[in-house]
Amino acid sequence: MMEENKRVLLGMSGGTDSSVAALRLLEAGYEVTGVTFRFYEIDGSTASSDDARELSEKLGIAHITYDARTLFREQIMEYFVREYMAGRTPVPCTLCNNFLKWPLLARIADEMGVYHIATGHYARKVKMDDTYYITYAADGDKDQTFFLWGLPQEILRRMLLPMGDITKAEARAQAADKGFHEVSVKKDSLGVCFCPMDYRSFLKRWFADKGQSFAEVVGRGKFIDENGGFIGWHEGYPFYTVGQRRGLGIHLNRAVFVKEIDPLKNEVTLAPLQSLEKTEMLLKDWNMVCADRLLGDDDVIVKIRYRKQENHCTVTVTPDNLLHVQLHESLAAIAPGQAAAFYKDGLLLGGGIIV
Ligand SMILES: Nc1ncnc2c1ncn2[C@@H]1O[C@H](COP(=O)(O)OP(=O)(O)OP(=O)(O)O)[C@@H](O)[C@H]1O
Repeated sequence: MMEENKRVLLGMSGGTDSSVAALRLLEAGYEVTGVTFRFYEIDGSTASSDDARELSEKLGIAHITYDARTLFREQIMEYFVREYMAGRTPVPCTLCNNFLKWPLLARIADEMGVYHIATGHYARKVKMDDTYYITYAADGDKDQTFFLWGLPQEILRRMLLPMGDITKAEARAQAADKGFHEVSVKKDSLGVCFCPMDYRSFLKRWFADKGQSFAEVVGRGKFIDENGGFIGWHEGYPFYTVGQRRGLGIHLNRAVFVKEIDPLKNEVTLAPLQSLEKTEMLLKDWNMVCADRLLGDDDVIVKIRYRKQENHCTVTVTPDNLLHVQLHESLAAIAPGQAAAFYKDGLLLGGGIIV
């Protein structure tokens, strides 16, 4: 294992957060190298790596560009399409952060003899009883801990999170203060980086690029009620997600939500919200940061949405090695494919993918 040193490899997207992160790491006395991953470039635009390189020059830090387009396409974009085609709701940012971005930072840092790895994520970390944990960011509105439940100790140990202690407003002020006006006024990135449009248009284009029309891949199918009764026609099951209410294209005199998706029959079950409530769920591909804390506590917080939702639960491991989450209150719209993250006393204890 590498000895700790004062060098850090920082993921630089060209945005405000990772740019301010570079400033803060320099201020803290680190020797910073910036790396910009070429994940996906909308219409071939290299604006983000150009911005990151320019900023690095101004700061006098080294900057490299790393071509991760094939990895990103195979690991994230193909998974994204595959999940919708299987009737599930994917979590590309979670997968990218936990299983692509941070591991890639660690691998490149290893090759460079750099001990620390950093990003502009709004999250903090603490060490307790020889275990490292991610904890909530100071800026509750920007907190990104929800996307980081899958990281192993080898990564947590080396992580630096220079944005964890400040708010977004303070980040903008710090950039302006240091004379980086453009950095201070950059817009926040929204949603999935490779799919800024509605994911349905993305799916159509994905298949069109392969010379297939979506209507040929998945034709129209049936909306049914909970008893299997026909309600109306839909455009193809991948266009709907569990919990969806708007944009169903049918008008009934009652509020209905997507309860289930059957890809084999191309059927989408609609039901009132109460029917979507559940008191348990199973997780696959899970990670536990500390099994004793997670499994030994009968009142853990579970989040399945980035914002505005927290439920209490008890977590156990099933004989077939899934995590069983017993919710203390019912929760509606638990979509297969989405992620669940566990917290206790502000510590991120792990998470997994909803089966
Ligand atoms: N293409 C990339 N290359 C290297 N690092 C990246 C890249 N994209 C994102 N990151 C890193 O991951 C962090 C989180 O990315 P994300 O896109 O979720 O956040 P963000 O809030 O938009 O950050 P930023 O303001 O820095 O763009 C960034 O702060 C950056 O450190």
